[in-house]
Amino acid sequence: MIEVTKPRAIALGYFDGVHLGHRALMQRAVERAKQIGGTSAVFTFDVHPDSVVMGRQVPLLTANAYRTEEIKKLGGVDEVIFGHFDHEMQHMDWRDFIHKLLIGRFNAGWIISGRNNRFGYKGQGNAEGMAIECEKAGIGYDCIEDVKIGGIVVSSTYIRQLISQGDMEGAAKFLGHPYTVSGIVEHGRRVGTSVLQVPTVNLRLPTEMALPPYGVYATRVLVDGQSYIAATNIGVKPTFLDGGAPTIEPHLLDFAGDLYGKMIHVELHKFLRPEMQFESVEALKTAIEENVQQTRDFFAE
Ligand SMILES: Cc1cc2nc3c(=O)[nH]c(=O)nc-3n(C[C@H](O)[C@H](O)[C@H](O)COP(=O)(O)O)c2cc1C
Ligand SMILES: Nc1ncnc2c1ncn2[C@@H]1O[C@H](COP(=O)(O)OP(=O)(O)OP(=O)(O)O)[C@@H](O)[C@H]1O
Repeated sequence: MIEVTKPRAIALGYFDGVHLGHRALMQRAVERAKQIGGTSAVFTFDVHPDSVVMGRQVPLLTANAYRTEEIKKLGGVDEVIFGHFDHEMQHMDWRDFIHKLLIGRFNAGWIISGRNNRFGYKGQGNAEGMAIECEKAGIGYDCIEDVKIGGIVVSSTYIRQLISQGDMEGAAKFLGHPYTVSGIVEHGRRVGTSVLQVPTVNLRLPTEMALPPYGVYATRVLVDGQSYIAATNIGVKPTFLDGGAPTIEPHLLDFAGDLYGKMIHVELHKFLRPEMQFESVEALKTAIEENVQQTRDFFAE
């Protein structure tokens, strides 16, 4: 239970993917919360500001349904606050954002943001302005310097690019964890079990998420506190179907049983090959057997 009277140490940003830069901010928020005898929080928005401001959908690294859970789990903060990003929020003066919203409404006792963070109408608020206003209000402020890997600044935008190229190892390096797609297992058409004799669990890809290239991946599936390696196809199964929504279909290597209706998390570790339209079911089966071996080899290393 969080006491509302306590001051909050609040980290600012969208936190999509919860990458290593985000974690540096949240770690500081946790430290500052202890120091001020308060609680740690992230202030984010319910929709990505770019999707409202620029009118284009941003493919997300964290599905909406799991944002709170992911941010809390990876960042260790007590609370995730979702501001509603609407016309009013978009037009809020940056000083009002600090004084009225963060301090007035959410009792900020310390604010933490990155060097490149912009906020308020037309992104007119920045780290320098934040430092001045926090000092005036008598609260603390930390500007976190850019976290970089190999000279490249860690950012959600850069990680989205890596994922769109199928570079799952690169994405994991910048995220600090494997790119993961989660969902509830649905029924497939049962071709996997009957014709192919390769049982798979079917997940629909959340439409808001960043889509890696259609193809086969070496993956790890987490379910009911257990972890299984799996060869996973992402795509539209062109050998069997014409079009349709893409699915993600893990074939768990050392598991027999029914996962229908369960929540599973699929960690995408390595792109193995593009999805293809095979001449025959036999040819597809041979390719899958090779992918199974590649998956075993990958995780044995
Ligand atoms: C490791 C793996 C690789 C696959 N590769 C392909 C592929 O390249 N092309 C394709 O059409 N389907 C591919 N599939 C998907 C199968 O076609 C799919 O599992 C089958 O159609 C069963 O669908 P169902 O679960 O809806 O019954 C692959 C499946 C697995 C597990
Ligand atoms: N590499 C980083 N090092 C330190 N702080 C960062 C880093 N990346 C982002 N931040 C900060 O973390 C907070 C969350 O930022 P946000 O989620 O908007 O990040 P982003 O990854 O830079 O996103 P985008 O790529 O869409 O700009 C912001 O205050 C931002 O300045």
